[in-house]
Amino acid sequence: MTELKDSYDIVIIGAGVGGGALANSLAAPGREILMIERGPRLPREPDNWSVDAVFHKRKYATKEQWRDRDGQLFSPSTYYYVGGNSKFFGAATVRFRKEDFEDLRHEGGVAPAWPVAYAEFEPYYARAERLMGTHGEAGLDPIEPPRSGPMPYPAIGHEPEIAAFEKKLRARGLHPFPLPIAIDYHDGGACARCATCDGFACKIGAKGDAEVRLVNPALAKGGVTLITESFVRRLVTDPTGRRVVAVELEHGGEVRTVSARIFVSSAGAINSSALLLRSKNDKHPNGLGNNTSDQLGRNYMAHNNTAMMAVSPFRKNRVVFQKTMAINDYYLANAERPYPLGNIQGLGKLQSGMLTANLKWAPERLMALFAERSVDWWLMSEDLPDPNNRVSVDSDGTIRLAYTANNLKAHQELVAVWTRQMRALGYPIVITQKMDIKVSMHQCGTARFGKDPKTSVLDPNCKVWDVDNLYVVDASFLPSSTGFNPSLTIVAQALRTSEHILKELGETVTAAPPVQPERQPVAA
Ligand SMILES: Cc1cc2nc3c(=O)[nH]c(=O)nc-3n(C[C@H](O)[C@H](O)[C@H](O)COP(=O)(O)OP(=O)(O)OC[C@H]3O[C@@H](n4cnc5c(N)ncnc54)[C@H](O)[C@@H]3O)c2cc1C
Repeated sequence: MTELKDSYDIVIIGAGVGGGALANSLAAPGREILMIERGPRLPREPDNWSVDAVFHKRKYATKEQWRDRDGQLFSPSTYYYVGGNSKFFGAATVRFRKEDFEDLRHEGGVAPAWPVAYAEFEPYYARAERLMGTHGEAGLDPIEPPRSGPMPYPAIGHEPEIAAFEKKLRARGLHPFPLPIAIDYHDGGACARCATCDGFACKIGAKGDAEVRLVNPALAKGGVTLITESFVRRLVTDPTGRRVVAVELEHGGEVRTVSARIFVSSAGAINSSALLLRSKNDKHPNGLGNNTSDQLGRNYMAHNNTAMMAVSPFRKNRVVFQKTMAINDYYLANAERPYPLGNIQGLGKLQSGMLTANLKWAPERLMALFAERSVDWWLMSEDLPDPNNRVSVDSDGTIRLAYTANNLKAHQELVAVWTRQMRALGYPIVITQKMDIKVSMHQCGTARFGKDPKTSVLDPNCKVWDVDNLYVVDASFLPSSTGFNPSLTIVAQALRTSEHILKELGETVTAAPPVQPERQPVAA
């Protein structure tokens, strides 16, 4: 750790989507920003695209175990690398809908209004889409919110099977639209449009993950130092408890402290809570920033998610890249349904062995036959904030995740409605798998932002109410999970926060020139 200085302007903990976007926005020669990432760079290697390595051997997921509410240990599907969970994400980069920012009544309760309206978020969404390299087509989803401009890149297009499907769905009165997606697939782009995108890491660097689109360009702009394989175990405050003065980090068996003017936790919604809880002291006996609200670690959400395989025994599905379509016809209440059900989107094409990695009862050969003949979907419904769904840290340092799913009736209806649609379209065999606590991919809500310090951990700029120089910019800030993939919104909020941080530092907001991600050679 010889390259590490004792003091920086800003310390960012975690090089995922939130931390990467913040670093990218703040990076400029002359600034002194330190990013601390517990994981290494993910190697580009053949196993990146191996079903066996990724799904059966779980080669890349953390080996760490967490406890559930009852104290049972489980292995979470979470990833500690430069780029964080986005190294394995499906690259759907979707704006939340206008209604998501307002009180939204669900069957199971109300998803609370955000402290910021969609209109204030819009310019940051536009920047976030450009940063991530989103491809899509505006104007086709009836509930799409207003936009200041088109998508940065045109939609990547459906393969013939999905195009035919789209027509049939339209004939049934539905409004499918191209799923906004951040892959480098356009003239001159590096993407090979392969079957190993959603759930896999990209071996050729053509997916818009946080390492490729945010962290590497931030390093190229200047002013940012990244240290990897360095675990931040604690934040240390001054005697008043109002300011963080240092982070304590472990690297290669050594413990170091680093000071800064501003500290940002972007360790992910579960690990940021764990970090702040571990940082308790006599001024913050229940965890850093948890005095006024007692909401730190609470309101954990992760969506009600179901993977669906709709099989036609008589028709092979030759699609390679299937994550191109989404349907929002069930997203809001309407004349037929008094409450929202959720979003439906194409899933990366299921391959032989992917489902059997989790469905141990399923015969491998039969599932392989099904996978050749299936159209696959991801069905996502909102879960609601509940203070009893919470992250805590046990006395032995293990993370405990107490989570009981809610708003399930709406999700079950979404699954039932889509099953009926599939059968009507000639797919009589429908296999579904509801995701459980291990699948924390859409984790959020554990340090929600809000206008009232009594009910929120963060103010509307994502600064911790109880601490003057501490921010949280990962998915923790979400006061509701909505029914959409969170990454684009995390990026947008980090961009908002970066402006506030610059003002705090007494600097004016100057947009540094964008740096394009470097082209990656195709690996062996
Ligand atoms: C298989 C899969 C598919 C997905 N598909 C999509 C999709 O299509 N669209 C979408 O929007 N979202 C998707 N997601 C979710 C998306 O990846 C996450 O919402 C997003 O990456 C979260 O970003 P984050 O910055 O909040 O946290 P993270 O990505 O978790 O980043 C946190 C970083 O902090 C590091 N860290 C943690 N603790 C410490 C510590 N104590 N010290 C130092 N470093 C630390 C971690 O290693 C990590 O790099 C998917 C996720 C998965 C796993």
